[in-house]
Amino acid sequence: MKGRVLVIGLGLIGGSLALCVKKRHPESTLIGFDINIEQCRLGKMLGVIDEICFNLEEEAVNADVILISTPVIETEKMIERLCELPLKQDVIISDAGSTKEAIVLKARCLKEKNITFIGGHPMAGSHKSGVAAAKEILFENAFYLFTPEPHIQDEKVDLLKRWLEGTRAKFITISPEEHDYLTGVISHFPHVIAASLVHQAEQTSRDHQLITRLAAGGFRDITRIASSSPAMWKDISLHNRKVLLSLLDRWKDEMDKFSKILSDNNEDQLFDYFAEAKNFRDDLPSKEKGAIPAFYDLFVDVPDYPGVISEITGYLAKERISITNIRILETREDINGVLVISFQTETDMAKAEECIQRYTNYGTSTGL
Ligand SMILES: NC(=O)c1ccc[n+]([C@@H]2O[C@H](COP(=O)([O-])OP(=O)(O)OC[C@H]3O[C@@H](n4cnc5c(N)ncnc54)[C@H](O)[C@@H]3O)[C@@H](O)[C@H]2O)c1
Ligand SMILES: O=C(O)C(=O)C[C@]1(C(=O)O)C=C[C@@H](O)C=C1
Repeated sequence: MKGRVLVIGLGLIGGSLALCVKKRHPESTLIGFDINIEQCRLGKMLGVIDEICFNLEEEAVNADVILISTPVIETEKMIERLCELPLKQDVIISDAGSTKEAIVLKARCLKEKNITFIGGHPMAGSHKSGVAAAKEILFENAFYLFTPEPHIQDEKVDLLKRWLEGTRAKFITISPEEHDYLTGVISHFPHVIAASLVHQAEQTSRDHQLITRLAAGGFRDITRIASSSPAMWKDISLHNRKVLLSLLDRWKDEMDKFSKILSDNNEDQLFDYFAEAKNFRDDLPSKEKGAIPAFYDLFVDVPDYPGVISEITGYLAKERISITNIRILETREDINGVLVISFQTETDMAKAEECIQRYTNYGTSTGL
């Protein structure tokens, strides 16, 4: 399809959506707008967008599709700004925000002007931010939730889906209220818990420095998402405040229940507690059926000495294994650091782990 597609907020999600639209509709023109112009410059350099938008007001009125992928409170402000503009009558506006009720409510100003707004939420992502992390396969097999208001014609929703076909996501329509409740349970609340576990570990680390070295395996798995963008999660928490507060109450009850079983030394109930959770968790749709992880991270425990990164990358280069990113999680004198190496595919990550184990005695673990 031809048309001018304006992406507002050119970060991980906006950039990934731009890549998906361009792949499926090469004749379209992708234009990026971001308050951080560096994101647009980077996006242009990486081929994520065709053009940089320097003046939102001028560009928006020429757009055929507008995809807003800023943090959700910024999205509300953006909708207000768009409401003031003489937009094309047939423009389709959507967003990618993790919450829907407040955004859909805000977009009523567009309804009054007969402009189509369809709330959207691609249910896949990562703890990484920024356009440099954008990937065309990010949403493949993931659910993409739409929350059109009743007055929106089916043809408009179908048209938006055609624009977004390149995501290869599974499209589902749901009400904004149900959206916020369900994502509260399976996405927003787990992020609060992950952050709280990290806080607990950080507090303990003040008196027990060993803790950062011991925080491996399970702790890493359950707290990966605590590395996500604070700006994004601040906004999500405020938008889904009511749901989060009620989930916090339920969580406290759940912890009280566990506390009682434990203080009673009730072996059977302790076993059942973990067994029931395991059964439900094991029955969740497998990774193959759900979203493909966008990044494959290998964690390598390395001693903190100069040259250790080039040593490791040297081994990988020797075996022709390509990496997409590398960073050190924490280093302190005399304490191991953790090197995080990202790969495009699971196969590359497995090869790299095998390679590092062969050449070194450094501990490794994967983010899967
Ligand atoms: N990260 C995820 O896993 C994920 C998944 C699905 C949906 N989302 C939602 O997608 C949206 C974007 O998240 P992200 O992960 O891409 O974040 P990101 O930090 O990678 O990108 C957000 C971008 O928006 C820009 N921005 C902020 N305020 C702006 C404004 N007023 N005008 C223009 N640009 C502005 C920032 O500079 C940044 O480049 C959020 O609403 C988030 O809730 C995130
Ligand atoms: O994989 C991650 O890092 C994510 O947190 C992605 C995740 C999620 O909670 O599943 C985060 C927020 C989005 O709204 C959708 C997806």
